[in-house]
Amino acid sequence: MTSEAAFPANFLWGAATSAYQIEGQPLADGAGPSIWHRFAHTPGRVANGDTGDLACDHYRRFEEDVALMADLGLGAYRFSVAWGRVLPEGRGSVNAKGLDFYRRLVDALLERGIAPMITLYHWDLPAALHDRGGWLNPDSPAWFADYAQVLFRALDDRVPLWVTINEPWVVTVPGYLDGELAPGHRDPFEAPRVAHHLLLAHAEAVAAYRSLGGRHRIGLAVNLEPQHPASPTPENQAAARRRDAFINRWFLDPLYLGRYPAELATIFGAAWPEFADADLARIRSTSDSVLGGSLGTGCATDFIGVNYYSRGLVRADPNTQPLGAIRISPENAPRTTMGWEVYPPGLTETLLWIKEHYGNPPTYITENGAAFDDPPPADGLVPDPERVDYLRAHLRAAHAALEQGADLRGYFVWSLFDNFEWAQGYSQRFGLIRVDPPNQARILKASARFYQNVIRANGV
Ligand SMILES: OC[C@@H]1[C@@H](O)[C@H](O)[C@@H](O)c2nc(CNc3ccccc3)cn21
Repeated sequence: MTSEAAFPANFLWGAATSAYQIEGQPLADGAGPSIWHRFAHTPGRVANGDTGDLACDHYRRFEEDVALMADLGLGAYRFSVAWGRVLPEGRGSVNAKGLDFYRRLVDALLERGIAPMITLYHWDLPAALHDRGGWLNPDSPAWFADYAQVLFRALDDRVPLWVTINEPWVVTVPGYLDGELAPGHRDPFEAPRVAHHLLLAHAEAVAAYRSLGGRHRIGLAVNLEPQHPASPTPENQAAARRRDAFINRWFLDPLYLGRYPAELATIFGAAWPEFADADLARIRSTSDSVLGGSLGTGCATDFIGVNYYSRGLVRADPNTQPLGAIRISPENAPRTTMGWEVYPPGLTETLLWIKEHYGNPPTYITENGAAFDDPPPADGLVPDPERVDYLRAHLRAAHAALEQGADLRGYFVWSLFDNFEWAQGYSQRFGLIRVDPPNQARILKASARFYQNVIRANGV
């Protein structure tokens, strides 16, 4: 099959998930509860009272699921480790059974020729650490680095790609500012400090990886969305710039430029603390060599993981604090069931923005996908034409960035399975493969077959 957009020969094709969203049995074999176990079991926090107690039952079914990944022809699989399975108290003694699950999962992937990409933290902080202040505690970077070292020592001989933290912005803003996600705090004085500790945690984990002689690649996954003024008024343009600093630059500027965006001090006002220069230097060191030296030296962050779903269309709104900006939904634009506009050009724009602003670091699209109201299966396959169209358009957008020089190394669909969509529970379906928790059947969607063909053709 000739493809309109042919990708580089060694381009990595994957799919992504996370532990709490698919594994189920969060307390099995000595695992300690996470803040998401607590949050989901708190009445009113998750739609329909859904929890991750069963999810996709992947903790039990992982061998069957790896076989499905191999059928699709995945070159890589991105998943996260539940910190509390490995360290039930978040620190201290290792739970051998918990670590062994991930060792068996990695070995099953390698046996099928699928490269593991492990995310060390995808939002499920051990509750025991939250009880010690969690990401607000200045010791949290050290807790995270100690946990990371347990995984590096156990698995780095077999894991070529590591992501330290998934979306520190989402950990910070829905977690500590607007309270939508665990731990559900709403405090502008907490959020900047949490963000800072997450960046330090990333830096300490990268430094630990280097000091252990880590032989592979380690990066950070960030959610990015271009911010466009709803109309070209000065107020809307200023509001888009504020939202761009708040969402897109909050974490990447410190990592690659060694400073926070100046807008954040204005946005947070008195709630924005003075951060030590030594901290910013430590954080930046995790990216120095990408800009200047050879990859993998010093504490360098080797790659950026981009989680792209949509853009933000922004209007100034003094009633929406602290930003004074509100994201609006464009009239008549195609949208997913999450309410997010389908906007493929934003992916090209995002990848070229990274190239231009941060020195064209190696980049993986670590998440891209869409939720739609999929119809029921017909003849053993779920027809999901909207998702096929979404993926095709975004793959072409990614290819356009490649053609303009972006150092894009791979693409991971979010998600392999319909799964637990955080505060929206199981009401949102992102999967290439349909899963209904009550019966746990895995039913391929047309988008799975589409993606299988993309992988075979190495193009779209
Ligand atoms: O919502 C879909 C996925 C989610 O299931 C993943 O666990 C997470 O990594 C993820 N991040 C985004 C993008 N950003 C976002 C913004 C605000 C709240 C939640 C996610 C989407 N998704």
